[in-house]
Amino acid sequence: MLGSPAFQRVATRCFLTRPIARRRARALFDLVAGFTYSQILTACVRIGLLDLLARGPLGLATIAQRIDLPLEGAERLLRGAAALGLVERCGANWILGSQGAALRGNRGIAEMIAHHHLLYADLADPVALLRRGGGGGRLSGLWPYAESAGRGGGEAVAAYSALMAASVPMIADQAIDAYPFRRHRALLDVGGGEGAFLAAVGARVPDLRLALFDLPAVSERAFARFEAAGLTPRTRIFGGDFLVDPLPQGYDILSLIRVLHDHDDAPALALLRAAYDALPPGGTLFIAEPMAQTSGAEPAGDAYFGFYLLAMGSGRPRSASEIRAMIKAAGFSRSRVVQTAMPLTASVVIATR
Ligand SMILES: CC(C)=CCC/C(C)=C/CC/C(C)=C/C=C/C(C)=C/C=C/C=C(C)/C=C/C=C(C)/C=C/C=C(C)/C=C/CC(C)(C)O
Ligand SMILES: C[S@@+](CC[C@H](N)C(=O)[O-])C[C@H]1O[C@@H](n2cnc3c(N)ncnc32)[C@H](O)[C@@H]1O
Repeated sequence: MLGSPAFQRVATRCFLTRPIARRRARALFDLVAGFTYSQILTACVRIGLLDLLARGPLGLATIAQRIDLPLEGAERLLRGAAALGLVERCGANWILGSQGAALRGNRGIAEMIAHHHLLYADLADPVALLRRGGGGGRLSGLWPYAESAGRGGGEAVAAYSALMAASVPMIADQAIDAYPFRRHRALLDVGGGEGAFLAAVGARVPDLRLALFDLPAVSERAFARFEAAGLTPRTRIFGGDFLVDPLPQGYDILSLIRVLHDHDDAPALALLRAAYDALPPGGTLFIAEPMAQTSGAEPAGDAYFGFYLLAMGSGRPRSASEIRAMIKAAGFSRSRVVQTAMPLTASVVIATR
């Protein structure tokens, strides 16, 4: 019925159903045209338009000169960006729009946008990507651990580690608000990257001992961060491969922040078993990542992360209940979901050994 042109005609004409028909048409149009919106956003970030307008209102000619575009190109971009709420016209000038201001409030979003050209290239032929089972493209080159057995040395991990460190504040604050880490003595962050999450926890929970486990080339990058944050005396850094090496013991809480969804089911389950083995009885496993089927954030899970991880070459977004079932299979006695303030970026599941 919804697809019938006759029904659509009637629904569009009748004053009672017209608002619904318009809303539905707009939502469908956004689905059809979303990639052009994303590319306008990419242009704004790459060219520095939002940073420029954050400093104050400017006229078209000045903007065009500062972002090095011809007058017509600058106007086309400004008008497109205004239609998306990124900028706004204010008399004869242009200012930051509400979405542009929200975006600038969070450096991680701009960093994500800046690396999306890799995903965009891989998604140019989504059917081919699905047929070959994912990976093998530009994005998988950024994440050497997803497809390559060697997992990459210093240079290979630098780009993704910096990207993760820039975007982890979006998740860290919510994770720390959602759970009283002060209850614990010692936290081991598994797949902890350059230590940005631990540094954030360390700043909020003064007496907690902190430890990081990641691939050797990644974990080395954490020394400088801990030193700069004055955290060296209460931190330890372990280099290793969590799919091969046992995890260090002596920690009453282990965290997996944006780690589980990177891995296919068999290695993900092996990782949960390794966490179980490393924890003492009564110990806690803390999992934070964007999850599938999260109410109000459905497209972020199975659409965005579903296809992101497909292009990356391993893993899949899982729902909280799928994660809880895996946790149970790994031996944990109980688990629960904890609400976060922004489930779009991360949900939390906590398990007890
Ligand atoms: C003043 C009056 C009258 C009213 C105020 C109205 C009001 C309440 C306005 C709200 C203003 C406000 C607080 C806005 C806040 C906006 C926020 C917080 C927006 C946040 C957006 C977050 C986004 C878009 C996050 C995007 C994240 C992405 C794309 C993350 C990608 C992550 C990747 C690719 C991770 C990869 C890791 C891997 C490989 C999968 O493991
Ligand atoms: C998506 S990043 C998340 C980093 C950090 N937890 C965060 O949220 O910013 C996944 C992390 O897992 C690490 N990792 C992947 N495979 C690994 C393995 N087999 N052994 C140890 N660490 C691994 C990566 O090096 C990377 O730092």
